[in-house]
Amino acid sequence: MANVKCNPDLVRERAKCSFDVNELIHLIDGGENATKEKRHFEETIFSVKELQDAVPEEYLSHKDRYENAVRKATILRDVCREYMKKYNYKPNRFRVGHGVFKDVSPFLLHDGMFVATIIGQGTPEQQAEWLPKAENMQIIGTYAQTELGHGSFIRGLETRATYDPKTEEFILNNATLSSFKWWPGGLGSTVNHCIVVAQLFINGKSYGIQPFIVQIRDLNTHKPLPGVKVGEIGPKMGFQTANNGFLGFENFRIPRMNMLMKNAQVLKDGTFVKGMNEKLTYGTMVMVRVGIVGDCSLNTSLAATIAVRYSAVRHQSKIKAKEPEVQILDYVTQQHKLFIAIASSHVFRNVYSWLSKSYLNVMKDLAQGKQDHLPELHATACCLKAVCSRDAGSVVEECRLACGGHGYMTSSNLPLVYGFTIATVTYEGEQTVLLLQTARYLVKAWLAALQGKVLAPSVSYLSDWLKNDNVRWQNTPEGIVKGFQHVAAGKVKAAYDTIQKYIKLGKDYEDAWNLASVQLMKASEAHSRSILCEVSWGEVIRTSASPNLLQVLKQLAQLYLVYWTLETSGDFLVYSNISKDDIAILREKYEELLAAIRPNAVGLVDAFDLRDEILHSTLGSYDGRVYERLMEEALKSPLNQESVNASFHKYLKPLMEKAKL
Ligand SMILES: CCCCCCCCCCCCCCCCCCCCCCCC(=O)SCCNC(=O)CCNC(=O)[C@H](O)C(C)(C)COP(=O)(O)OP(=O)(O)OC[C@H]1O[C@@H](n2cnc3c(N)ncnc32)[C@H](O)[C@@H]1OP(=O)(O)O
Ligand SMILES: Cc1cc2nc3c(=O)[nH]c(=O)nc-3n(C[C@H](O)[C@H](O)[C@H](O)COP(=O)(O)OP(=O)(O)OC[C@H]3O[C@@H](n4cnc5c(N)ncnc54)[C@H](O)[C@@H]3O)c2cc1C
Repeated sequence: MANVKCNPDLVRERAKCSFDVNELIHLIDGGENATKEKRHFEETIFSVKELQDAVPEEYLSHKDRYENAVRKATILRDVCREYMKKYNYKPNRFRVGHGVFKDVSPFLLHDGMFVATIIGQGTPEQQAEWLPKAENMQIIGTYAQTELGHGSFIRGLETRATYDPKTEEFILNNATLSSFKWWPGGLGSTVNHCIVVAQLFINGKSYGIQPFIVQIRDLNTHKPLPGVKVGEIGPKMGFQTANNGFLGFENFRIPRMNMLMKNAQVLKDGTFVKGMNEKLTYGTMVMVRVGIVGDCSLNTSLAATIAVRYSAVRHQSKIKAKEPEVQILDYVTQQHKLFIAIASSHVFRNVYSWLSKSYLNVMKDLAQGKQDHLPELHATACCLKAVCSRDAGSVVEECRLACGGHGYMTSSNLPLVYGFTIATVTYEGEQTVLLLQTARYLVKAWLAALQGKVLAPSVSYLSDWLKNDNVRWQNTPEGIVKGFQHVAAGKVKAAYDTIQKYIKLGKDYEDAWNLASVQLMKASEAHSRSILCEVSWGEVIRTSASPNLLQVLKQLAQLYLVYWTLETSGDFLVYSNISKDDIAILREKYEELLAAIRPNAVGLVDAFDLRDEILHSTLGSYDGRVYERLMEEALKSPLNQESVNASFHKYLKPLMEKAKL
């Protein structure tokens, strides 16, 4: 990229960067070699001509866009397969996926959840049967859980799998409209298999929801099998190429061994054997929630790169009347909008790496029959997924707004990035629902703290707070992290006390919970924020980097801490010993941090190392040729391929002529 002829503003910005951009790229990638491998892989993918679109996708019809996405998905699969064989390299498909599809791949659910569920929920025999076929794409699948009537409350799913011991089969049925599967990616027209999550019935008795692997289309003709009703759900706010679909069964039989039986089992005679913990059936969701925190980092870095580069190139208005128009990046309000995006991407990445390690440790424990840490992992993954996805959505939208009118152009790519980022707030567990899951855990932890029990590490601050809730406020990063824990502990206590108050007033526990649920949700959010602050600050101070880079990383981490303290200063005033003077000091600190980060802003987004092909943006390309690209892209509009459009003769001219009469 270094040899590209760049906009002079960007050249100047890059020259004043105080740290080595390559050092940060290597740090993000996990080493110099990892960067080399990543770049070689991306170079290979983006030099494949067939993966490049001649006409921008937005001009294609819904159907053509889907077919184009499938075409590219198959080419990408072949290229990746060859590449992996040749170089023994496991690529990050999500990064290049944004480049190839702009949006998401119709195989997203095959890779993200179908294969993962076979691994996570299948016995070794079942894995041997289906995994090689799924990994080779001999079969293509999705994860079909959500129904028209139920998504969040999965115990309420209506799809039935009734065991027939005579034939040793399950009979799948969707007797009601609300029981139809609705949403699964790839289901519309792409997949031939799915994991169907259904209510198991044996001899008229319900045994809860279980996962089944089901072939729904003929492998040769792709026709739905008899007893299967399947289709696509139509256009959405984003995820246009994900091919989300619907599905229903009528007396559709599958062999007994198609129930994934790593946890619970159904024996030939219909005996149900319970698993170690019925919640392990929800395992794929926990894994994907962890992954979504990483995805939030990537999505935020896409938007930040586009908006920061654009803001360095764009000049508008003046700070001083007699001086030239300034780069909009020099407005401190613009820095306020954008630098939190850069900082958030780093925070999400660090927290993702921490959460992934916890996830892998719990999986190791489970393999040995130990499940003590599962509730903590579930609670942590739920609240972090909820808060990171919501933050990422807000930050991406703020970046889009920070690009003014041009941020509204599809060619900026910001509307699309917003479309797939905001979906993460809902899928894989709607935000409020997940926050309330964490709140259940927090209330239990609070009770345990009151009883003097030892708490799990992520909530041990509740016991500390009980011992001393009067800690003196300190305007240091460590002091702020403590402050976030105080806010979280104060909110958990307040929510708990509110439940108790309603119970004393004669409400039963469930009603008291519902009445207190706004507070519970906020307590859960505060808990999540305290984890984000503690973990990200901890990761940064442990980072080994050159002094220049370390200084910048600390500035970003501090910016995140101070930004959120100021954003939630009301909570700090209520639940900590912060004073108005401390808040004034933090405001000053915030302005200092914005000024310190300003010269490095372009270097920082360059260090996300997102190629132009991945950014897909007229505003965010490395060379900063913003206006040229906006015009070049506009000229691709089909309306610009003719000097006079047929509608003139058909409608406009008659209208004008009628007006003359
Ligand atoms: C700069 C660049 C940086 C780069 C960084 C790196 C980038 C890396 C990128 C990585 C990207 C990876 C991305 C991966 C994305 C993959 C793509 C996938 C695309 C996905 C598309 C969407 C798919 C879907 O949406 S599938 C459907 C998902 N559906 C849901 O999530 C439903 C939500 N509902 C539920 O989960 C449940 O119903 C729930 C939990 C709300 C309630 O369940 P239930 O009613 O049964 O339980 P409760 O009665 O409330 O609780 C009982 C008890 O059980 C506990 N519990 C519940 N769930 C679990 C669980 N999963 N595990 C453990 N325990 C659980 C609960 O806490 C209760 O415990 P108590 O002790 O009784 O309190
Ligand atoms: C882009 C996209 C892709 C998807 N892909 C898939 C897929 O591949 N496979 C699949 O199975 N599903 C998929 N889904 C479905 C997704 O998982 C669900 O939409 C999601 O879990 C939310 O459930 P819901 O739609 O039932 O929302 P609802 O639960 O109906 O939410 C509506 C409102 O009710 C509130 N609410 C619900 N329950 C409670 C409660 N207990 N307490 C308080 N408030 C509550 C929520 O907070 C929300 O405000 C996808 C969804 C989207 C948007």
